[in-house]
Parts: sequence; structure tokens; C-alpha cells
Amino acid sequence: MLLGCIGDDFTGSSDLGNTLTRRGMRCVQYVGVPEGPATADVEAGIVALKSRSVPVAEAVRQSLAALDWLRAQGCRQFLFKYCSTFDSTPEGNIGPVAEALANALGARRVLVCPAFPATGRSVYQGHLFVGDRLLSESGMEAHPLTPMTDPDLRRWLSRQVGGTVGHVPFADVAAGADAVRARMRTEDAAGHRLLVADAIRDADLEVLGRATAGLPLVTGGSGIALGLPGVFRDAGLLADTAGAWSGQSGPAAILSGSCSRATRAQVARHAETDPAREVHADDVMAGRISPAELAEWARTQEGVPLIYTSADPDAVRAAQDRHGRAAVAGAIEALFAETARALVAAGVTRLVTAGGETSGAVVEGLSLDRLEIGPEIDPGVPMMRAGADLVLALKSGNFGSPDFFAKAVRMMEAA
Ligand SMILES: Nc1ncnc2c1ncn2[C@@H]1O[C@H](COP(=O)(O)OP(=O)(O)OP(=O)(O)O)[C@@H](O)[C@H]1O
Ligand SMILES: O=C(O)[C@@H](O)C(=O)CO
Repeated sequence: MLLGCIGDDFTGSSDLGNTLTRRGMRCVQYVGVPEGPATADVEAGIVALKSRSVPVAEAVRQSLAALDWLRAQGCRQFLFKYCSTFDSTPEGNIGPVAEALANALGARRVLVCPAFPATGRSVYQGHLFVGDRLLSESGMEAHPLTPMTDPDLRRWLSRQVGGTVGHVPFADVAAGADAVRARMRTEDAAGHRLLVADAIRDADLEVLGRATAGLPLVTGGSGIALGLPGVFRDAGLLADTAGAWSGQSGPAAILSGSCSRATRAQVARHAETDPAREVHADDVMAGRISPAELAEWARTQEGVPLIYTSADPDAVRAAQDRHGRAAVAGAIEALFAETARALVAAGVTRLVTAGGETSGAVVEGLSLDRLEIGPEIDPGVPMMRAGADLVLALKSGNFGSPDFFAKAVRMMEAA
């Protein structure tokens, strides 16, 4: 294993797997820290954690355990993957995890770059944009768990870490890898370890990736991985053999706990043509709804059934005020995990989930341990094989075209 990656959620990890696979690395996503050694054919291993929204100390503990395992597999470089919308609170977990990994690896000059141009995320002057809006005006300011109210990544990250935060401005990125390396040395000399880097195009991310050659730790969204396979390839380290992929026949179902704008539009689109069952937070909290009943409903539908709690920000806020943010999120995630188990037990072979936390709960609920990354459905979302009879797509909340659900189940079907 050459590149050891730690993802702070499951959809984000599959987004990273998509990038690395498309750039020719043989990549496997592990569900949590594996028990035994990896197989010898894996060039990039991603340990997917559910650490984005857990308490800081727990996120650090899990991430260091993942790092230990990846080091034991012989990795030469490590990547900490977080969300392209920098999902975190003023306490963490991005900053504390990045610092802990840097401490463990003795790493300096650690890039921080969530840019993902294919999905509209860019970093300029240290500020994160979603399309033409600042992060804090993109809808992310109303996220149920990590409301992003400050688009200045340097300022937001500074609140999370013990050290100071530096910057690699766009002028250096545009000037190429040597200029980036020079800027990183200057920032290091000024005492900054975590360095927010500007990037607005894939070409900028390629430059940043190349500039990190030989550095132990890189952090960012999946875009920061664009340039890394090329460095390994130039060193003659990649086998460059594509893995085989085949789809899966059988029933499909969709579970959506994401409340993002993109997902709500996808839910509305799917409901125009296929059966869609809304589950209300109050019913979940009161125990008025059971996974067995939802799975039975899904089994008896014509078309591809969608079960969703996705709701607009006012409804989410009201549910959180009534029940508590963590309690309602936990109860909904537990419901989706059990419903997924019931669906698969009832014969579902193609499962689409929307939302990072939701997908994490589902994958853990299904006790999956290893996901083979397949072809891309939409930017940032690959199909994945979870075993002989199960193919998954874990969609990040903000990703995917409006018809994503129908497109995903169609693409996941065996040819
Ligand atoms: N109706 C609802 N009311 C309150 N909370 C909800 C509701 N529906 C879902 N949630 C919770 O909101 C959270 C949504 O997070 P999730 O990560 O699944 O989606 P997302 O944030 O849109 O996706 P991503 O992290 O990939 O961007 C989950 O914890 C979920 O349980
Ligand atoms: O980077 C992203 O936006 C996604 O991979 C993700 O992490 C959302 O959960």
C-alpha cells in the first residue's frame, strides 16, 4: 500500500476512492479500522471513519488508530479526507485531527484544501465558495450538525487548533509546484504548520498534489488527491491495471437522511415517478415507525422505493428544538441502519443512500467491512461492490444531478 487515507465519513471516503480509482490507483475503502492486514494488490487504502460529528477526542482517537494500521501496511504518504464544504464546528474535528496526525507523523507543511471544482467548491483568498456563493451563504449555514457560518477557512481552522494557520495564495499555485513548495517553506519558517491552499481548477489541485511529493501528510477534499497518483506513477510504483466491474441484478431501494438542498431536490424528482415514503422525525422519536414495516412497504411497491427523512431547515430545526439535535440524528440514523438490514434481508441487492452520516449508519448497520470502488455515477459518487450480491452508492448530501436516484439504480444494474 502506497497511499494511506483516513476519511471522516463514508460518502466522503467513497468520493476519494472515486478520484483515486479514476486516476489509476487500485483502491479499497475499509469500513473502520480493519483487524488484519490488507491484500497485497491494494495501492491506496481508505479507512472510512464516522468521525466528522463525534466528540473531538473520539475523532482523534479513531484517526490515530487508522493511521497506525495504515503505517503497518507500509504506506509512504497519508491523506486526511474531509468534506469539500469543510463540515466542522468551531471545536473540530478537522483541525484537531489534522494536528494529531501531523504530530504522530512529525509532519510540517501540511496542506489544507477542500476545493472540488467539479462540484463547484473552490478556495480563493483563503475563502471557500460553493458555486458563486460564499460557503456561509450556500445553504451550509443551515446544516443540521455542522452549520458553516464562516467562509474564511484560515479563521475557522484557527479556532480549532493549537497552532497558527498559514496560507498558500492563488498566485503561487498558478505559478506551479516549485512556487508552492517555496511558499510552504516560507510559511513553515513563520511557524505555521497547517496551510490553507487556494485552488479553483483541477489543474491547481494537480499542482498542489505534485508539490506535496515526499511530504508525509496531505489534507483536503477528494480534489487534493488528483495529483498524487501521478507522483507515484512517475516513480514507477503503480501497477496500472484496471479492476473488473460488473453490476448487480435484483431489487433496488433508496434511503435518504440528507437534508441538503441537492438531496431534497433529488427526493422531489424521484417522488414524481416512483414510490416515496416520508418518515417524520416526531414519529421516529415516538417509536411510531418500525424498520420491518418500512421494509415491507418497500417490498410491495412498483418502481424503486425511496424512504426519506430529508426535510427543509425549518422542519429540521423544529425537530431538533423538540427532541435535541443529537437525539434526533441518532434515532433517525438507527432507523436507517435497521431498515437497511431489513431491506437486504428481504432481497434488495442495489442500495442507494444519501447523506454522509446516514450512509455511515447504513454501512455499519449492514456490518460491511470492505468496499471495492467501481465506476463513477456522478462527480464524487462511485458505485461500490460490498459483497457477492450487494452493490451500493453512498451519495454525499450535496452531490449528484437532480435525477441522481434513478440514474444510480440504472447504472448499478447488471448489463
Ligand atoms: N427530519 C430530520 N430532522 C432532524 N434531523 C434529521 C432529519 N432528517 C435527517 N436528520 C439528520 O440529519 C443528519 C444529516 O446528515 P447526513 O450526513 O446524513 O446528510 P448531509 O449532511 O446532507 O450529507 P453529507 O454529510 O454527505 O454532506 C443525520 O444525522 C440525520 O439523521
Ligand atoms: O467532499 C465532499 O463534499 C464529500 O466527499 C463529503 O465528504 C460529503 O460528506
